[in-house]
Amino acid sequence: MQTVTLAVLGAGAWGSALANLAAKNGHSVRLWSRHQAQSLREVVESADLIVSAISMQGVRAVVEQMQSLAIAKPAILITATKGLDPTTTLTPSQIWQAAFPDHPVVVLSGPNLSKEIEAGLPAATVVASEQMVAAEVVQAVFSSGIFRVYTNPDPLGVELGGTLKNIIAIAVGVCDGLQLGTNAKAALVTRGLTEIIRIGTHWGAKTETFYGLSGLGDLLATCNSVLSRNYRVGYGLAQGRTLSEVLATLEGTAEGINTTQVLIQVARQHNISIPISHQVYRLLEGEITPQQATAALMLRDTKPENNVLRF
Ligand SMILES: NC(=O)C1=CN([C@@H]2O[C@H](COP(=O)(O)OP(=O)(O)OC[C@H]3O[C@@H](n4cnc5c(N)ncnc54)[C@H](OP(=O)(O)O)[C@@H]3O)[C@@H](O)[C@H]2O)C=CC1
Ligand SMILES: O=C(CO)COP(=O)(O)O
Repeated sequence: MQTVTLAVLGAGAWGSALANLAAKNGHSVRLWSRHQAQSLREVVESADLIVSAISMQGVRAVVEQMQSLAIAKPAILITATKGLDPTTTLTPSQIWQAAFPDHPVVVLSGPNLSKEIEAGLPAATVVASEQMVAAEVVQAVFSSGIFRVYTNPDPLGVELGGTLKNIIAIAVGVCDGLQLGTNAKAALVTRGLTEIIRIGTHWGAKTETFYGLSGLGDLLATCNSVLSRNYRVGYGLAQGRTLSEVLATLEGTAEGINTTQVLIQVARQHNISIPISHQVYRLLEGEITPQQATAALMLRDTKPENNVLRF
């Protein structure tokens, strides 16, 4: 394809990896961090694509800064953040779309541990949008021999798959940290997926999306790798460390901590059963030990294996 100009916002682990993928494909890439001399205005000026890889806590601030700039042409906005806004419970793409109603918004999410991608190992991802033409442009920009990009018409499902799996990754980190075995881990991932589908479909996403790369795929990646910060949070808690102690040595952002808080609010408001996320919440709040969380899950009322319905 012809080369384009990208502005990548957020020079953290994921922003840098995405910038490198696009640059290797011959595109002109400008990477923005709030600590650098080049202004946001200069970086986004005349960009064809603007990629946000800002962690959730900074999304609103960056969106507001962007609104104060006149973006001349209808650049495609791509969000790669895996989080939920604590104040409104909105997803990052919903925040971007509300702020820029005339711009196409594309969600990029999948099993994409940035260190593996930076090492040149093969990976696949999903770009999802209500505007399929925009998703196809993003697909062409990032596709390469090491990065296979699929399009998907369910941006909410793709975004929630990548976001909600972080909570299950914390739970699985606990499971591995306590050495509970492979059967327990398989149960947790499978019932975790059920929980993600239950809440995601309530939100309006499509069930089948969660069986794809951004749901099941990202669960498999983050629940099986010490490269996952969310997994490492759970693992550290299982070793008896406090959350502050774990975070003090964690490189980068573990979005699952904030996402758990937001998800619990949503589930309470709508009376949706999310037992694994609930135990992760109580553990993160310091209300229970990892052993008590395990017992609470195992000793719930017996029931049929209901994979999708609310209870
Ligand atoms: N790393 C990975 O493997 C993947 C990460 N993601 C998702 O991408 C997002 C970013 O993750 P990652 O890059 O790993 O995290 P990092 O912690 O490495 O980077 C976070 C980035 O967000 C920026 N940021 C945070 N707050 C603000 C703010 N108020 N204003 C401007 N910039 C801000 C940081 O800037 P500064 O450096 O100045 O603090 C930094 O560039 C997360 O939502 C994560 O879940 C998705 C797929 C893979
Ligand atoms: O989302 C990721 C991989 O797809 C990164 O996972 P962590 O944020 O847990 O490191």
